[in-house]
Amino acid sequence: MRIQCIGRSPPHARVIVPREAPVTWTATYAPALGAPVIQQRQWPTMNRPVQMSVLWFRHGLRLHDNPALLDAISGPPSMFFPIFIFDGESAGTKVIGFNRMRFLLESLADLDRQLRSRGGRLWLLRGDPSKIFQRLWEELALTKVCFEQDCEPIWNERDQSVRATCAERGVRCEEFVSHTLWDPKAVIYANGGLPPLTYQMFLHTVSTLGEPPRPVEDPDWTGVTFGTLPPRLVKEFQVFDEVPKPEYFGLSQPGYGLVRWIGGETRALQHLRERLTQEEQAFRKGIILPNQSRPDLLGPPTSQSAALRYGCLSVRRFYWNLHDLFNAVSQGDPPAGLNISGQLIWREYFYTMSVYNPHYAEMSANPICLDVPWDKNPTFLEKWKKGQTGFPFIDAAMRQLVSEGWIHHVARNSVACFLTRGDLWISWEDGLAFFLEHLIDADWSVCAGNWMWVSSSAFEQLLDCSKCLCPVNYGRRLDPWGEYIKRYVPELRNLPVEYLYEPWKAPLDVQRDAGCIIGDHYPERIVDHQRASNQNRQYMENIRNSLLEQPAHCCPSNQDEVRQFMWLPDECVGHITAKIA
Ligand SMILES: Cc1cc2nc3c(=O)[nH]c(=O)nc-3n(C[C@H](O)[C@H](O)[C@H](O)COP(=O)(O)OP(=O)(O)OC[C@H]3O[C@@H](n4cnc5c(N)ncnc54)[C@H](O)[C@@H]3O)c2cc1C
Repeated sequence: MRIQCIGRSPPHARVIVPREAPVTWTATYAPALGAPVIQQRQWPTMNRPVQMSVLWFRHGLRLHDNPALLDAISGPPSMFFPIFIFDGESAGTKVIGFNRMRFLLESLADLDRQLRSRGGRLWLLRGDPSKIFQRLWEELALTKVCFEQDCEPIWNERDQSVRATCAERGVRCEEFVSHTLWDPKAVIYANGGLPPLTYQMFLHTVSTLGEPPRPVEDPDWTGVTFGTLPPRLVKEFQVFDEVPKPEYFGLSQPGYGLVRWIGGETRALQHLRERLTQEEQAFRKGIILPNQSRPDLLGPPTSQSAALRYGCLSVRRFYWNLHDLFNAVSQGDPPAGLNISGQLIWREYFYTMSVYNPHYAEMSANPICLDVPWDKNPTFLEKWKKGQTGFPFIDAAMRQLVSEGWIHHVARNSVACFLTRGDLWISWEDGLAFFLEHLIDADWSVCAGNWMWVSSSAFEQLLDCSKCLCPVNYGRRLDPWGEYIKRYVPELRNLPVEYLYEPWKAPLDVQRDAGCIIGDHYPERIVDHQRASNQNRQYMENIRNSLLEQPAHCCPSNQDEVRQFMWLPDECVGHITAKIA
């Protein structure tokens, strides 16, 4: 039984089901006709236009907790096209290094595998999304485009253009909030139209909104018919038969690359199960946020940040699994509060702050960032990027970042402080640009927000602490035996541990015995930390004094938060006070 197709040109290309149509059909594409043909499909209701729906994946690369997917396959019988478009910017591909591209492509491959096991595939196209949707409408009488909200302002232009294209052609565009726990726009609204500038302010605002929604159910694939793209479109836009490799996009593996992070929903859900086991053990001992309270720099990769960044894991699944687990362990006394998933809330906070601020990742034009007169020092910046500062802990972290695409939060804090207010007095915008290229979890708002918070909070005197944020002491607290340094700065591996963090102090015969002459095999330190940090503290004080009052800007809420976020020792407050006095 063939479906009547009225005309070729789009306004008439509605596919009409004849009254006498059989109840069981399947959709296939008939190239000769240039229009879809429906056969063998369960379709009890007659006289309805066939729905051609697209799920446009950008982030949200998963099948679980995916309201856009549920909508795309719901409603009247439809032909369903899951697609991802390489448009040179979606999913953060404008600035992207090898490791993140690999993670993204692995995630797409995982999605493709899962869809193929259900009789479909993920269509990977290259081109401009608006043009692609226009052509899908012309060729297939597209009726509906569903996608997950990309809340950051950098996606506005792309999404507005697609919405306009769809609106002109009567194609429904459906957007769903599922990349964040709450709709960031609703949070701003609840905060009187203003971004909550501190984390505490954010907590207060979301408490007025109530708990975030629970994840939606898994998709029911019964009766879902996957569509096939017409050959004309396949010729017109580049359509990939299989998921390409990063090399295809001109990216090459950094020399000493170690692959520790694998993209995709399947792996993310497996990691989640492992993570929940760890969390349960911690809850039973009365500990929360075990990942942050006991940083493990060398342990197996358990971070979910890249999976969350690409939406391979639903943040709502993670949040509710944690909360339900805590309530089960504590038997509701005390009930789970936002503190047990505090890190996820930080993610929300940074997304929300950026939602109406296109200048969020800049300094001067950004209304919520203090304008700090940083230096330009290309030589120091280059040494920082290459892990050649002469401070082994900083260098280990920067080398791990470039080779693996991930470093622990405490290491991020350390290298961010070192680049900015701690030692080099170089703008956080330079650090951000490098992180955005190399981190597998690099996220425009989360990354910019963290950099801004760490480096530009001039009024936070705890962040002036030259002792606690010292690249030597900080590393030593985290990794007393220097195992981390030995892994990523192998030229220092034979140096006795007492010199590992300050190799410039090692006597020459010790250096010779270790086979590492400082200044020859490993660089001299580029600054004297004590001198540099004293000077920078003075700069910060000058900025504070020059401002008559504290302008509203993104900053820490209080000292406890700084101590927790930066993993500073409890005694830190005392010694700051002593120093100031
Ligand atoms: C300078 C700097 C830049 C950063 N850039 C990014 C970035 O681009 N993308 C990113 O996801 N994280 C970023 N972070 C935050 C944090 O370091 C990582 O999210 C964290 O290391 C991930 O490890 P985890 O998954 O083990 O975290 P967990 O402790 O297990 O936390 C769970 C999740 O919460 C989120 N999260 C944790 N800490 C933060 C935080 N401070 N801010 C926002 N979200 C957080 C992440 O999605 C993380 O996976 C940055 C931190 C700093 C200091």
